Amino acid sequence: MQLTGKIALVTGAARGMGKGFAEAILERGAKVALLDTNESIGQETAAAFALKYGADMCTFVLCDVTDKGQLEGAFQQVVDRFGGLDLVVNNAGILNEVEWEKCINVNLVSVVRGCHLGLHYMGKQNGGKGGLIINTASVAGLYAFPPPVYAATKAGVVGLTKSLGMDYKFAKDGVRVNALCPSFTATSLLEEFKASEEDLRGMDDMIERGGLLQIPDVLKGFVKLLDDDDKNGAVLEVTLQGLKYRGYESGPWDLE
Ligand SMILES: NC(=O)C1=CN([C@@H]2O[C@H](COP(=O)(O)OP(=O)(O)OC[C@H]3O[C@@H](n4cnc5c(N)ncnc54)[C@H](O)[C@@H]3O)[C@@H](O)[C@H]2O)C=CC1
Ligand SMILES: CCCCCC(=O)/C=C/C=C\C=C\C=C\[C@@H](O)[C@@H](O)CCCC(=O)O
Repeated sequence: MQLTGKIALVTGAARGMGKGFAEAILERGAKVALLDTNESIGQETAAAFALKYGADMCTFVLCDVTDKGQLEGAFQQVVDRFGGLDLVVNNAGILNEVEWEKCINVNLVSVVRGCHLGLHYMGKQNGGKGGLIINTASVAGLYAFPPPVYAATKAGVVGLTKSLGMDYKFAKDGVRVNALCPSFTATSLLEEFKASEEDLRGMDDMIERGGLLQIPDVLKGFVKLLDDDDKNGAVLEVTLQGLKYRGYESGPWDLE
């Protein structure tokens, strides 16, 4: 996607991957709204971006993505302020197997809503110009991963993305929908998750074998999804072995 002059919205953008995604978008000349529940860090991040890229290029919107009204209001606020919407990054996520319903609400329910809102504002059938939605899933949605509810939410995001990315839907709405599936990445998520001791040991073993990504590694995958204009319903894995689009497995129901 040619981002110069475009308008983007990133959830969970105060820190971590979302902050990196927002900066990658700013570097390409688009305006970005940072949505996050963490007001202090979010305002700090937005101020730093405004200093670097221009005060009119970035804004922070306090938003708990699990609150339907707040998320709808945030999208409307961004469209009112910047005059449109071209790119939505549904990135906010937590790993919390204790408050597992909250994990489902943040990681899956809010991503469904974020996709619906993106389609509402960008969809050609609604008078929009078309656009791009990138959902942050995880390799936890593709392979066996110890925390079960977190894994289920990420598998849900992968399924949601593949469905919304079907050709006949793009023909109607002109919005491409793709998923980014990073492996373990050194962010605050690793420090703040709540999982059982046995799941923690399982993850430790996996990190020992599979290694730990740094945010710049994940940004390579994000930028690839920004640049690959022919991809829709695509799932891009990011591991220390590099970037890999998941195979397009076909079934008896697929067109030749
Ligand atoms: N760190 C890792 O190993 C991996 C993370 N992911 C996914 O990447 C995404 C970003 O996570 P990280 O950058 O690692 O974590 P992070 O904890 O550094 O960033 C997550 C951001 O989301 C925000 N957030 C959390 N709940 C929210 C809510 N209800 N409303 C609005 N904002 C909320 C947090 O305040 C934070 O700024 C998540 O979806 C996560 O599941 C995927 C694969 C690996
Ligand atoms: C193969 C599936 C990978 C999926 C990764 C993902 O989506 C989220 C992972 C979130 C948390 C992982 C926590 C792991 C914790 C412990 O292994 C801890 O020792 C990690 C220490 C990290 C560091 O040294 O900074």
